[in-house]
Amino acid sequence: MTTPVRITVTGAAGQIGYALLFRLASGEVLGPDVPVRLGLLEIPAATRAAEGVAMELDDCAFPLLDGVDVFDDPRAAFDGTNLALLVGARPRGPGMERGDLLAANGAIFGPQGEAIGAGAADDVRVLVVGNPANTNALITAAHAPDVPRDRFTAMTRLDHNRALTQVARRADVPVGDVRRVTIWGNHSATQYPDVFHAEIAGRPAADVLHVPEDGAGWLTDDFVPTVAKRGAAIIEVRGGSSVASAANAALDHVHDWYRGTPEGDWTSAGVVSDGSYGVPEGLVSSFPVTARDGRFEIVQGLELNAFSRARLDASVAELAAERDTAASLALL
Ligand SMILES: NC(=O)C1=CN([C@@H]2O[C@H](COP(=O)(O)OP(=O)(O)OC[C@H]3O[C@@H](n4cnc5c(N)ncnc54)[C@H](O)[C@@H]3O)[C@@H](O)[C@H]2O)C=CC1
Ligand SMILES: O=C([O-])CC(=O)C(=O)O
Repeated sequence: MTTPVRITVTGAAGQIGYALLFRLASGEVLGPDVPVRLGLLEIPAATRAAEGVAMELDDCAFPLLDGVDVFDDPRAAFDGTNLALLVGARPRGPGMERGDLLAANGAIFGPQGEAIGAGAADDVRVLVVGNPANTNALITAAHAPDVPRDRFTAMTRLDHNRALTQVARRADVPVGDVRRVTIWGNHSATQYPDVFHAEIAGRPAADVLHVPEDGAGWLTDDFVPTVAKRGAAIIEVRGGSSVASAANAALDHVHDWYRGTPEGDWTSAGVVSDGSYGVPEGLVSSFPVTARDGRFEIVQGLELNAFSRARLDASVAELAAERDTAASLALL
């Protein structure tokens, strides 16, 4: 058997953890010939529940599952890890914005970043799911200065998938006909889901959907708020924050990171900005990205009209404010 990929999942006894671990072990994400070893990191009060999850993983007899280890210590959990899925954090409740979680959750990510920097494998890749995901990823990266910046990502794939479905519904086409939508900025209510470069069955989405350059009508009144506030809508209707769709998006993100985005298409991910599209270097912002050979690259050269520019700038201003709040809380 080839050497297993070591995957550490934090918050492994939580809801999203439960929805993603079994699929990671099944082979559907990294591939049918890639063995995995799972590390489940939890707070001490939840390690017993994590042991229960480990027992259930055993009971699936997944041929690709090399083993499961439960940890309550980040140093031990991230030792030698190739892939770190940082899910463990409090979800928001009704009436909260994700940024309100910074004070409660931010302190989780510094020690985890340090542990990743201290002991993870040289090829470690990190996906932060716990909210506020972009700024938590910034905190994690800041505590692991020797790990290359392109290994730290935040999840905006759920927003991306939501946008695909909204466009497909509007155009009355199968979701597979929609390509090249983009989520820009923060995983928050200020995010900007962009259809100006999207295609529907090969045609410009803005033409098919009759979207004017100034975004008036459906784009401004319906599409952008529906996608940007979908998390809050799920909390209201389901009575709890997204779980299965969030786990699915995390697995889509990991799948594409390791195995590549389809030719001619791109996805969205929060990555450490290199200054592209005027987003200040170092902020973790969502961009259109392709993945090749295990690396995300920001899609370059897209024209942003005045409407898109203003929306992106507003979301980036929020990211800068979250970074400043994190600094004032001594999280950076
Ligand atoms: N980026 C995105 O698109 C999305 C992000 N989320 C976020 O994901 C996070 C997790 O959500 P759920 O699984 O529903 O929450 P949950 O409350 O069911 O599970 C969270 C788990 O994290 C554990 N945990 C807390 N502190 C920890 C630490 N320091 N180390 C390891 N584990 C720790 C808890 O014990 C708990 O088991 C939330 O912050 C939520 O807002 C949720 C949906 C989408
Ligand atoms: O909205 C929330 O708090 C959970 C989340 O991030 C999402 O569903 O996008």
